[in-house]
Amino acid sequence: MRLSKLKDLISDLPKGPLDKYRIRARFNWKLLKFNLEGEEGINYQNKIWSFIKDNSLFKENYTSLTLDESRRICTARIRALLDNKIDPITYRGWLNILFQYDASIPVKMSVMHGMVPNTIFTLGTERHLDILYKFSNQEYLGVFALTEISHGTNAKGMRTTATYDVNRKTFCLHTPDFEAAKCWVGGLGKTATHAILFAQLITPDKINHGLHSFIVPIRDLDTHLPLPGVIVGDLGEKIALNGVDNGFVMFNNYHIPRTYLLNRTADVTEDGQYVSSFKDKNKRFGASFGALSIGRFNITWICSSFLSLAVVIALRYCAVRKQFGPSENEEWSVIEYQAQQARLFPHLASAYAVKIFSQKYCEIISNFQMKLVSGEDRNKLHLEGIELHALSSATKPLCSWIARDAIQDCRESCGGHGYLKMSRLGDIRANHDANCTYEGENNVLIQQSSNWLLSQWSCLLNGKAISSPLGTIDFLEDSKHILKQKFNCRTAEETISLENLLFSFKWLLCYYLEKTNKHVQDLREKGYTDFMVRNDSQLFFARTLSLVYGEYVLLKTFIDCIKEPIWRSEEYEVLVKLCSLFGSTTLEKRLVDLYAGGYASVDSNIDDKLRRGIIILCKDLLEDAVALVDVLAPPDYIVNSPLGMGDGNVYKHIQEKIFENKENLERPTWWREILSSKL
Ligand SMILES: Cc1cc2nc3c(=O)[nH]c(=O)nc-3n(C[C@H](O)[C@H](O)[C@H](O)COP(=O)(O)OP(=O)(O)OC[C@H]3O[C@@H](n4cnc5c(N)ncnc54)[C@H](O)[C@@H]3O)c2cc1C
Repeated sequence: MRLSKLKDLISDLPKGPLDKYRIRARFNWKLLKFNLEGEEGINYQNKIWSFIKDNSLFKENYTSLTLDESRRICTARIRALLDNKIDPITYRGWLNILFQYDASIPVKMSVMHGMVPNTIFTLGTERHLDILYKFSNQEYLGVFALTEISHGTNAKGMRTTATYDVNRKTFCLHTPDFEAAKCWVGGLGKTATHAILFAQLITPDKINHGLHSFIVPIRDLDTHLPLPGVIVGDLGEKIALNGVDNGFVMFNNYHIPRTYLLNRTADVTEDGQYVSSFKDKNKRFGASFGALSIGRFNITWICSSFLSLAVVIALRYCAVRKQFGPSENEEWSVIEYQAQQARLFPHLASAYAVKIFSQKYCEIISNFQMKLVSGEDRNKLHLEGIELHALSSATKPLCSWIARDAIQDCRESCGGHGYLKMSRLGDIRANHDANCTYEGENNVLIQQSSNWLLSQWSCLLNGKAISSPLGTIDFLEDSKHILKQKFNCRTAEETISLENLLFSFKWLLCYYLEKTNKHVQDLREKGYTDFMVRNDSQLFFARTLSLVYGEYVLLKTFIDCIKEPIWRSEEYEVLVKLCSLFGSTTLEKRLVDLYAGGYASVDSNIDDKLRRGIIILCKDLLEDAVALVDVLAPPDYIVNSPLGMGDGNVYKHIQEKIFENKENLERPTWWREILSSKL
């Protein structure tokens, strides 16, 4: 890549107090950004950011608007983006950078204009092409309706029914009571014309075939009023994301055509026979699960967007903010302090780890979907789908918790000013919050991952091959050998080497599989039912197992990315340090297991070596930290936080913001009440 081309593609940063650190960086931040995001990715970002900058609809700050106005503006902004061909299908994961500007837009947009057409494309057939076209050109506005009032995570408990009526050749949708109302549906409250609805499919022989998805008209296309037999409404104000109208819907014996069933994997014939292209019901779920994992991998990218923005704001602020110093005349930037480095640099490393992971796996899942549609070997796809499901079930919770904790630390590391609304850290925290709950509640979702891992482990114990078409656990074939190994690094440097860190995570995963499996067997021998075995093996066993699996894959993906031959030595070296810091700080939280499981002997001093390694890495990364957040930072008009602007003129920007709002300088209209209360 020629440097002149880089200059055109990536704008220079404004000069200011942050230059003090920028000149100390030992790598070229533009080159790192280019290799990390690729030319296509950077072009996508430039297009989105310049569209927002130039479009008057995006100038208005609507934080103080009414609920109704927030929703209207969010909808208008989505339309403006779509009219300019900025859509989730073309931009794929890159659309998630919009979370850094206004999170409501991509939440609503990715459901209506990404997830819905995608689901029809993946789970529907040729018969749905006409309808798909209408969704694609926005004639129809679709939403995704799975959750019910009394059941969210437990999909099997859902009670909305779709009963086939042979005489009318229709499915009759019915909601038995309010507890079975579909709810939380993003975009349904005020906007949607149609829903992709999940309901229990019942054939005339009264057999319930489980949850299936249907395209369901909700509102009249001319009047926008609910269709007869449909009760639809809004859930009201939420903690955040209030541009999105989350709604509910109920059906009263409401009929839709038979062909509105999305029938790629199963269908009902005109005379009411249930037919499935999968003989084994579980395999039908395997393929569908894989397809639905796209949402969860996408969330890891959303986490990366929020996490990056929080780290940009906090690190730029802390590089400028000064307190105390070694002498009367010398004040230090707070980033110089060891404690502050240890709070922020591991989050910087995580921001890179999550970014690299989400970019890679969003591409893998897109390819998987293409294979599903092109009708590749179903059996192979079933296994790949299951692995994708297991991986996304571990990494969506892991990445959303990493981001949650990082955002909070970023907020605190900015002291009092971090608590100002204008810092944006509070909004980032509230907007990110929902990632821990939607697309599978973290604590429940994570169980899917351990179930799969344990099933693979039991294959191994029974002499059968494990199934890992994506290779995330193929090393388990070697588990006997791995479990016999002992920690034997002599120095801190050796301990934090990528090779040692990756091996430690392999060992931990084998250890947790062996330990959890043994616990499960013990419970079984005591006569526990499968349900109780699962329940009583979560804490300190299965849950940790899933997290360790996610941590291992994140680290492995980071290492694989660094190993690619695209890096110059300068960028390679700083990435190795970041990756090592991510691995070391993640492993440090698992020291107890390394000792308890016998990998590290009491006199191995692994704790001391690892912790000294972390301190070395943090001290070293001080030189590069500001340039490393420059790689992650969107333009200033998107960062939009006086604490995190590119020039680092923190106090000037805070002053501007305070004085910009005339109300801040006015006497309150209720000033007399102050005097009369004699405060
Ligand atoms: C902003 C937002 C947007 C959303 N958008 C949509 C949408 O567009 N379409 C849609 O269909 N849904 C949507 N949802 C709903 C969302 O998917 C569900 O809220 C989510 O799946 C969790 O389900 P629940 O609310 O029923 O939680 P519950 O399952 O009731 O969980 C409650 C608590 O119980 C715990 N728990 C439950 N089961 C177990 C168990 N077996 N073991 C241990 N703990 C357990 C959970 O961890 C959780 O802490 C949205 C939600 C939010 C917040």
